[in-house]
Amino acid sequence: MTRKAAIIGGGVIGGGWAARFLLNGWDVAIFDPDPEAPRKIDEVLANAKASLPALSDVPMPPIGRLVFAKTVKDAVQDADYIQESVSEQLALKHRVYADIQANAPDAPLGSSTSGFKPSQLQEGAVNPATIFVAHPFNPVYLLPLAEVVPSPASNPALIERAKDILRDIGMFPLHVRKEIDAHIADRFLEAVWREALWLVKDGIATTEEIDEAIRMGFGLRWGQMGLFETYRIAGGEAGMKHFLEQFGPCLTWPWTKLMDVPEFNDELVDLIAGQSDAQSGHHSIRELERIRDSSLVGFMRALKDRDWGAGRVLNAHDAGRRKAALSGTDAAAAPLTLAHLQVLPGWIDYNGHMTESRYLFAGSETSDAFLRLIGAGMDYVAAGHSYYTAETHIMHLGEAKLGDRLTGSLQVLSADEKRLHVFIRIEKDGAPVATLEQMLLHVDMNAGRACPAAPEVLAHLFKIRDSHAALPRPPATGRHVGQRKG
Ligand SMILES: NC(=O)C1=CN([C@@H]2O[C@H](COP(=O)(O)OP(=O)(O)OC[C@H]3O[C@@H](n4cnc5c(N)ncnc54)[C@H](O)[C@@H]3O)[C@@H](O)[C@H]2O)C=CC1
Ligand SMILES: C[N+](C)(C)CC(=O)CC(=O)[O-]
Repeated sequence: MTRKAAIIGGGVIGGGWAARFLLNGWDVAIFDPDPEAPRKIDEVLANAKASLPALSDVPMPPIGRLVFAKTVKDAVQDADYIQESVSEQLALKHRVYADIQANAPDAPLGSSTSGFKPSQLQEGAVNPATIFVAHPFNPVYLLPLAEVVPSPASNPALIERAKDILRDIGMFPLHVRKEIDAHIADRFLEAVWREALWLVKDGIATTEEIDEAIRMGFGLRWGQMGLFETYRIAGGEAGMKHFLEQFGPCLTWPWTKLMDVPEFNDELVDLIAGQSDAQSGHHSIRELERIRDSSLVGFMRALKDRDWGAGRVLNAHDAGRRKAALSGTDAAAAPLTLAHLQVLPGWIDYNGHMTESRYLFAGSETSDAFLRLIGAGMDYVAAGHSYYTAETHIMHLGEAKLGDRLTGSLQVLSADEKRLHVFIRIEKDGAPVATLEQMLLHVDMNAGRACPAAPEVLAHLFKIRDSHAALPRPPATGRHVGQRKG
């Protein structure tokens, strides 16, 4: 059953929420009085479509339906979840809540606010118990964190429901137990931001030098281990205690200006904006977003391989989807779209096209994703069983060039206890790039011979095989090299 999210305020953050809900199969209604909002949201959605699926190893649900509502009332009607993302002004947020709750008083109402406390948001509301903070991070469609902050007036059961909804769209709801201005994460960001403003104002560093100081060093550490775990390691064998003994005294030294904020005047704004233009002005914002997104995808995929940090959230989300895909019959009633790839510089040959070995690679990524789907992933291999590819027939049907996004879908042609015969389509924007017909054999890796797959793997496999039996057999099935078509 499709569920509906209402997004009130469709700017940078509202657009990100809309994209995340839509790509996770939710219908979305947006209300934003800005006539430019639909254009901006379309652009955010295009970036999200080009990056979020690359983090998933299981089929994404069909994209939800997007509607631009003319009124708040139209947007929130029948909504299972409402996310407010209007500008950071308390009076505006209060006005918007009055309008929302006049029409949908009982739905969970999360606010993207970066700094207001939930008790401030709830002031004067018809139903304060449904209002809470769900503070995301930009880009909302990629980064999993949402700080969920209730107040003592919030309804605990509704907060748990909201956290489940956030998990359903692949997020990591961090429950902030005590409300505080700017929650948890923004307090760090503010500290770093204020320090940086001083460094620029005092002529110690430029905007570019500060960015290098972050991204070449501790920024990489923070992304995978946070602060305390990182410093524990920095204490050497003696751990955190030694770290504290060594660096504790620095707390009284002039290592920060934290409480002392420079005057935010035109001079400081011009200084920072000018340096930032010189540093990055040759890229459009959309270009920078794409660079950021593809870096985040690469970084998060590395974390996913290690089942660590944000990568663990992605794996848990995949596991939930895999279960849903196997329990529903609909998911298996069509070729399964299982792989999302982008043609990288190292894949290009002397003809300027994707080199031929990468066509096989794209097929392998698709069949590997299928094996994970039916429960024959890395844990299964570690226990001594696997599928080996016995034969592949590749047809090269179209060109793929640098940066092209490819999808791999798989149809089961036949399967028994030991054999698995599949047909894989590699496509670019819906047009064929290659097909691969493969025969795989299930093997006992220790004995080095074919054997029946485990019953739970076969149960999943046969369910999909039986459903795929209704699909037309691809005309290229059984072709050999040089054979005439038709
Ligand atoms: N930009 C960021 O990095 C982050 C912002 N946030 C929070 O998200 C919220 C939105 O911020 P942004 O998206 O950055 O701002 P934005 O300025 O990009 O978007 C705000 C949108 O609200 C719309 N709006 C204004 N009045 C409205 C009304 N009465 N009804 C519906 N829409 C209305 C505006 O037309 C605009 O499109 C703020 O509370 C902010 O603190 C949270 C995380 C990160
Ligand atoms: C600058 N900011 C306070 C709006 C930042 C956030 O709220 C979170 C983010 O995405 O950096």
